[in-house]
Amino acid sequence: MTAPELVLTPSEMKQADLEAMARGIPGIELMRRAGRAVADSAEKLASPGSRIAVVSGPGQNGGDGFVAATILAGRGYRVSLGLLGSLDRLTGDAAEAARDWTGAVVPIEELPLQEADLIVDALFGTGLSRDLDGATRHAVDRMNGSGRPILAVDLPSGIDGGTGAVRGIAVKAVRTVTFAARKPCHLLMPGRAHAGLVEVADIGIGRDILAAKGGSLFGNDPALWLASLPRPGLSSHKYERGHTLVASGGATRTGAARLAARAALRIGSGLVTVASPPEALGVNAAHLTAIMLKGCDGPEGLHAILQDARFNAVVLGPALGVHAGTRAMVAVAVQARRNLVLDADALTSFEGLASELHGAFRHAPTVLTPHDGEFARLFKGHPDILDPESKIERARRAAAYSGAVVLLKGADTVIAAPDGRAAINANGTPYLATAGSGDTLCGLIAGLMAQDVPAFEAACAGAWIHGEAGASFGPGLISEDLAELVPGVLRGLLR
Ligand SMILES: NC(=O)C1=CN([C@@H]2O[C@H](COP(=O)(O)OP(=O)(O)OC[C@H]3O[C@@H](n4cnc5c(N)ncnc54)[C@H](OP(=O)(O)O)[C@@H]3O)[C@@H](O)[C@H]2O)[C@@H](O)CC1
Ligand SMILES: Nc1ncnc2c1ncn2[C@@H]1O[C@H](COP(=O)(O)OP(=O)(O)O)[C@@H](O)[C@H]1O
Ligand SMILES: [K+]
Repeated sequence: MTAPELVLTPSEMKQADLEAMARGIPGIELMRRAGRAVADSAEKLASPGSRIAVVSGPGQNGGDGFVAATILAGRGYRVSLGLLGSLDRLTGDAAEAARDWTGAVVPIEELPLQEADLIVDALFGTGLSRDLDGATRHAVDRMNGSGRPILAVDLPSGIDGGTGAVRGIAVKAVRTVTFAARKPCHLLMPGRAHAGLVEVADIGIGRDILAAKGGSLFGNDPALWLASLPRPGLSSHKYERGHTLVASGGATRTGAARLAARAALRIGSGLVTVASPPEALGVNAAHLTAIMLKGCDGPEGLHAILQDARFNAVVLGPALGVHAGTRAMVAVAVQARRNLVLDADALTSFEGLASELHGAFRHAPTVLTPHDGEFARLFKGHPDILDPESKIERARRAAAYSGAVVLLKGADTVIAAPDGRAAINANGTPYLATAGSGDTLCGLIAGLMAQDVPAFEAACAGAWIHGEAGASFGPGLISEDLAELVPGVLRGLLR
């Protein structure tokens, strides 16, 4: 079985580089391997003998550019090289790499970018320390404005390696070659959109080193949770596959709960029940078949239902209403110590009241699934949670604060556990941005938790399966389609 993908922050990657050097691979050798990988990738984008312009910066990323330029010139490409700053200011391995380059070095503003068939962007990598302005801004503006394809070295210059943010301006690449492991910026937006196709080149830094220096951040893929996915045994009966309870909103707000319920059923929860306010029982009954229905009048009703221990996973939030009654239902579910997924109105009902949730979810597996707006409302008044530039850090802090797994939605969904583990999900599709898509996601997660999948793995698997289902459908997707696409995704996973 393949191991989960390790994603390293720029500072962790630096530690890994240093460790590899300490274990005997000279820095210049790492740089030569990196530069060779860039040259190999450039060959896929530029036909033999064509013109390649390499834009090198003042640090070690620029050094990779010099290595690639030297190799590509040796392979018969017509390579021109522009440098930001002067040759005599280069240090370390970059200075050594520059010595191997026998061609001309021109100031970057003199590089004939328009005439290039390919531009190699080796301006800045993981060492970017401030916003681009003046000459650096101008250089990126010219690269992007050239209309020529750009191959980024390590990451598109101007993108913050740790957060994926654009620092003033950033290169828009068609392809990026990074080294040893992806960095957060390759998965987080907008960095992911700037990077194009990302290729990870092995430069000889072993997984043991990457795991020792990183190890808590992952790309969300099946390797992270496939072993936890439930597979019913020959003699399984439905009660062994869990019973998910989804609370419905009032008579005109019932669809969201049914979407979540359907998703829970499709992902394998043995039974699923919609807990409906009395006035909405008729509407819900008219729409449900395999899913069961129970009257549930507010928090007292929920309390009564949860006396039956077989209801082992609860979804609260979709269209439930923003009010004290919803908060009281959350309190009932927390007290009952069930697997719990809180979304939408269950989060917004705590607007500005996050302190009521401090440590609240430590005692039972809980997943919170806010989008950015819900997250901002929930943690209003908590700058320590809201202010970090990194989405990973925001999710981690919210998880540590609440004791729940926090799944912070978006095109770059981040899932963080209270113990510090985090994963970035990047397999979705913009077609998932459709009403009710989030309701389906929380049903998937709850349905997995009902089958005893631990909260972090359930959230990661739910997000990935949701993304995969959406991507498999594409244009025209509506949220009713999503649950029906789940079996196809599961077949691929469980084969
Ligand atoms: N052996 C190794 O370690 C390996 C490293 N590898 C490669 O090294 C890269 C990391 O190298 P790095 O740490 O030198 O950082 P890098 O991205 O080149 O930039 C730093 C330079 O930019 C400058 N600078 C920063 N921001 C700026 C701004 N806004 N505007 C203007 N200047 C700015 C900054 O100046 P300073 O902040 O010091 O004033 C400094 O001079 C990594 O991405 C990978 O490609 C691979 O070869 C594998 C082996
Ligand atoms: N551009 C996008 N790319 C990938 N996934 C997306 C994108 N936009 C939204 N999504 C996903 O779609 C879902 C939308 O959820 P949410 O905002 O709660 O919608 P709703 O409230 O209508 O159910 C989330 O899982 C989110 O990650
Ligand atoms: K770069």
